Amino acid sequence: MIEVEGLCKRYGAVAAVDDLSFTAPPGVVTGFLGPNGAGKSTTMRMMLGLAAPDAGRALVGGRRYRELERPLRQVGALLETAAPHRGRSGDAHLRWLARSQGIGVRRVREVLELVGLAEAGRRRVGGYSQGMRQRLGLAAALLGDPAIVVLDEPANGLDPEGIRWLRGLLRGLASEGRTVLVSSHLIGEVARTADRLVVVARGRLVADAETSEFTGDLEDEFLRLTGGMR
Ligand SMILES: Nc1ncnc2c1ncn2[C@@H]1O[C@H](COP(=O)(O)OP(=O)(O)OP(=O)(O)O)[C@@H](O)[C@H]1O
Repeated sequence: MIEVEGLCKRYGAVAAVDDLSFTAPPGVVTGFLGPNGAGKSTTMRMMLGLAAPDAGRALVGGRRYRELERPLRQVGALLETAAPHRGRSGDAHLRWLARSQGIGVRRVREVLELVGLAEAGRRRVGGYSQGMRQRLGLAAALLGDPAIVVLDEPANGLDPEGIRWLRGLLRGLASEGRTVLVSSHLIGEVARTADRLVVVARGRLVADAETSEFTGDLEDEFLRLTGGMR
């Protein structure tokens, strides 16, 4: 479970996140939607202890991220900024991460296979395509077999086959009872995967509902909610 309560974050004159509250329950995929600059990444960074809220709190599994012991075992995250060393192989990168969190090296093989990098894992990350780097980021997120998964724009860089694969992966994670929160600025894509949609615009919550409650043209609805259509 992820609980966001009255979360606020300002950068100078910009209210990046403005009194935001929502929950992401276990066992379902929650889509976190909003146009560019709506505050999705900032919210996720606060969930992961990478930015300090000005007010409010974000709890992962009932606690603040910074209070978690061996956090990779409880919360797996994919952020846009996380970039592994280009000279390392994917396998070496994951082994280094696993060691830092007391995770057995056998799990590295498992996650590389899970994301379709069993062969490519031995190659240097510098030679990876954008989609392969995204898959490696997903492998890192899943390394600790976490109950909570926070993914910022995971479909970025994936081709249509990769996007279909990602959909299955996310659904599988949710069906295992995990909490899955996935951000996107593309409602059409995320609505195909997510059971619930949390929509933000200018840092504020504008919708929080089951995906099935969004009727009609999803794109029109998204633009209406986020102020993109006048
Ligand atoms: N470190 C920072 N310093 C200054 N302003 C920031 C910083 N991080 C975010 N912002 C601003 O806060 C607002 C929200 O940004 P954020 O990256 O959270 O949005 P987003 O919904 O993730 O957008 P995108 O889909 O483009 O990634 C934007 O106006 C952004 O410019």
